[in-house]
Amino acid sequence: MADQVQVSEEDILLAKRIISAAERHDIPALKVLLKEGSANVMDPTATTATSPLHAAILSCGEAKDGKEAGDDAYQTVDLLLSNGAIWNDLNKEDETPGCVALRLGQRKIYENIVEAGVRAELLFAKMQALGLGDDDEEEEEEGEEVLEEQPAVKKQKVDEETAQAVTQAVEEEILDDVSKDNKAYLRSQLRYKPGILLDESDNAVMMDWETEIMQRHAETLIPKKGLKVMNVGHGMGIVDTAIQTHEPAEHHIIEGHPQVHQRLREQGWYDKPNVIIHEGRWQDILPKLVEQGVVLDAIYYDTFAEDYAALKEFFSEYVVALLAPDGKFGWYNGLGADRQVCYDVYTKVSEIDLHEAGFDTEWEDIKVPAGLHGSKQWEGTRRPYWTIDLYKLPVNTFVK
Ligand SMILES: C[S@@+](CC[C@H](N)C(=O)[O-])C[C@H]1O[C@@H](n2cnc3c(N)ncnc32)[C@H](O)[C@@H]1O
Repeated sequence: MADQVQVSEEDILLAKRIISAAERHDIPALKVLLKEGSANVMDPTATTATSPLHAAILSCGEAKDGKEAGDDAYQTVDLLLSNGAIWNDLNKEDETPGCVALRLGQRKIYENIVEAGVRAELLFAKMQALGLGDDDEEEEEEGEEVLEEQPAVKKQKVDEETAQAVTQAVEEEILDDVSKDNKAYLRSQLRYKPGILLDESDNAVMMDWETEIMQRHAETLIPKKGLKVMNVGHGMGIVDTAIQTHEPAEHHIIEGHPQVHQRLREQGWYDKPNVIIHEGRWQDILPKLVEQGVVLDAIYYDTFAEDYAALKEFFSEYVVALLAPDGKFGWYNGLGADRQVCYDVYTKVSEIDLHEAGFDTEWEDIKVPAGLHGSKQWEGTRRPYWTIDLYKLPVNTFVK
């Protein structure tokens, strides 16, 4: 959400003019106004706070009979995006500009926003990697784990008192929600219930509606018997059970949570032939396997309380080192699955990063079970982590 700042009468007037020009798709007026003001202004006096980007899309109305808004609307959106409009800014209705475009059936504008989101996230990640433009860098280093990706929010100068309050809020949120920090999650209490695994903060770590997805992952990664396979993250054991049906020569399981080790023990996984359990975080286990020269035919990754940066580290540092030249790599594609536009952006970002790391990606669409949305399924959980219709299952192989 754009930062709320104290604004003068003059600023409010300028905000109103920018939003109105965006709404009318008046490109010449917008070009002039954007020199004086920001593409992310919000009118604090408006009852339904909306950014210029939201306004430009909302005024297109619903696409009827496949007829979408004209070029002026598309170019207005383009102009705002190229002037720094935030692709995932939220309005008061908790919608991003992409959510609005999708709801109205404005596909061309939606695709434009997805592309902008991909560019913004790639740039943001590059800047973080270079240690640029990140005021929280020191905190992250001291505070062990990086939080989930933050949107490319507008930065503003904050005084020391405000900065302390923000730090405190972040720390409190970590305590309140263990899924925000991988090590905190791994120390927390888990609860196995029928069909669901919950963490201490009532987040659903794994649910059995994902069984078909897990089985398909195993099938797409393991084309024949006798292969060397590794799964990272045991959870409810659904994917490991599916892997077993393909009779691997070696079945490595990396798992970091002590209660999951206990569960593995109770269910006899330690005694299964060819199963090798590595207790610990993959970050600690994998460097040793690389050193030992382990080579695998299939690798699957599905952890919890880790962000996209962790997945990227996983494939660009370790899968490249451990996977056989004709091996296959799969991962649970659930990032941003509570908002279609975020899911689409992260699916594309991962494909680009995977390509850079040397992989081709093929996607298979799987329909999630009907009735998953808003159903009883989520009762007792902190929030639904899945609200969209299609799971995009990735299969990665080395570029030939
Ligand atoms: C979503 S569950 C995996 C579900 C699994 N695919 C299944 O079919 O049931 C994630 C698992 O990853 C484990 N995990 C989380 N972070 C980890 C890490 N850094 N290293 C190893 N295991 C981790 C969790 O304890 C949990 O068991």
